Amino acid sequence: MGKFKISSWLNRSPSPMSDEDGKKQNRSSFSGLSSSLTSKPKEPQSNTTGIHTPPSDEPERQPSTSRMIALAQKIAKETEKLETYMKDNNLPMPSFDVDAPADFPKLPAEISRSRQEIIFATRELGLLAHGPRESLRWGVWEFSAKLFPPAETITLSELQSKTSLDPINLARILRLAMTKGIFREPVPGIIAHTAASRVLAEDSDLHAWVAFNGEDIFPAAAHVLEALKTHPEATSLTRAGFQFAFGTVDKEPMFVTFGKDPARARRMGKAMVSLTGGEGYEISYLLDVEGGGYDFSEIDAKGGTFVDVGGSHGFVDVDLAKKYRNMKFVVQDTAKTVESAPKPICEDEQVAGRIELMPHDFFQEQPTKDADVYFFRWIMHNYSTPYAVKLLKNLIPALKPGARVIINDHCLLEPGQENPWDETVMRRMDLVMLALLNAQERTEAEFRDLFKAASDGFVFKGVTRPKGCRMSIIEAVWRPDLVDYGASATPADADAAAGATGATTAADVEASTTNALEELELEDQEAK
Ligand SMILES: C[S@@+](CC[C@H](N)C(=O)[O-])C[C@H]1O[C@@H](n2cnc3c(N)ncnc32)[C@H](O)[C@@H]1O
Repeated sequence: MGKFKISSWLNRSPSPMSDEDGKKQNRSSFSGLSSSLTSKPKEPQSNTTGIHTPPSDEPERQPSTSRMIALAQKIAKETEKLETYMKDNNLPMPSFDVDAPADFPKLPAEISRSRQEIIFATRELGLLAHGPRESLRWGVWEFSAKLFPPAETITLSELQSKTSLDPINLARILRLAMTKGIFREPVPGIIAHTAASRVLAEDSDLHAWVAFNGEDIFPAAAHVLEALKTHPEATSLTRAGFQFAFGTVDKEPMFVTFGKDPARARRMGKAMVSLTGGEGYEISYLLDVEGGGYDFSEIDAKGGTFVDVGGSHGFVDVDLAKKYRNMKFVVQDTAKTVESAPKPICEDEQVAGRIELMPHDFFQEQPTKDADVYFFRWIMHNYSTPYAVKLLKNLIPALKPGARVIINDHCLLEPGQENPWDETVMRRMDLVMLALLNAQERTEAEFRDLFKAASDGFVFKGVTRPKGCRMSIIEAVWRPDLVDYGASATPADADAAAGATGATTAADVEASTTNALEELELEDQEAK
């Protein structure tokens, strides 16, 4: 097939429509979006590099507040027109109900135009309301945002010379991105940054998040169905979509694959920084007692010990130690992670002096005995139930009565109970965990079951969530003295009795997950 010249393509008129109404409708429908996401064509000033500086008299952008209000008003006005027409003509209203019509009926041109305006104005308002970083984080696309400076423009052909893509395919990708407000084309063939593409160029952690999604998560997600069809139980770390995508089924978990490829591991690390640094995930939520954070003052008063299991470089502990001046902290992570932690961990000696970094594999028995708190942040959601139960069981030999186990993770509400954006983010994360690790986000009942499966000695205290935070605080207390085994002589007997009533028990979990536990043993051997 012969290639057509990009210039001819650029100069093509928009999609042809035969009747006059159609033409009007087409132009009018796109007007809202184009006026904000692109600016009026202006001749750029070129320099010898082919990179163009936008003309100084580029039209002033409207401040986003007035644009947002204008869009909201347009949405209200056009929605009213559409609804009035539907009501007057006794047509069914659009809804999410299962029996709602799948398509709109044929509408007169004017009403059809209103519908298009609603669609595009809503999309644009959504992009503005999310802001560039959030839109990008969750609407990931692969771009070449770093290839030219934010204040400048570049010709499509110059941009092409900086990538391995041919001009046609580069233009195709860019123009799709432009529909999401990423890059714009002020004059045909000249590409300029938008707020979103600038953030991509300037925020290397966000860039890593986008690349991690494009190159690791998307291939894994594309193989989830294959993984689920082959292994419906979806508990094994070596049988997730990730392994089917990268040819490592029954060979190694994702973290082992990444361990062999430092650049890929670094990229994931940066992606996690971007994700967990985002709005709704700040550590300040945990610290802000008035706002629903956790109050450690009782433990602080007695100089108690806080163990951060899988605590990375201990940044949570540094923040806690700054607030609570008597508590001691033990940060446990893999030997490699512990070695790479900043030294000193904090400039404030009073803080640094109370934080110990300790290499520890959390699939082994907990070595720090009699601590007051064992804390798991962003850990449990990385594991399917058999693994998560094992993590809790590994604590038991170290626990003193009254010891608190605190999990800091998403906690899923019933469908529709969350605000729609947070629900989307959490449920996406749930499926990302499935694709990469056969892991999951959990509901309160599922957290309760985890503790119950680990031991009846855990008394589940419940779930709290700081206002505005996406992460919840899930707590249980170790009270083996309160366990009532009834007529049964031992916890195992009690488990058996509970099984007879249909309750989930540790024995049930273990029996149904032999493969996952065998895998754990395999990893133990590999670690040794
Ligand atoms: C998602 S990160 C969470 C880090 C930290 N808790 C936070 O809140 O950001 C998971 C952490 O678990 C650590 N990890 C993974 N496998 C581990 C193991 N077997 N034993 C101890 N730590 C492990 C990783 O090195 C990483 O620091």
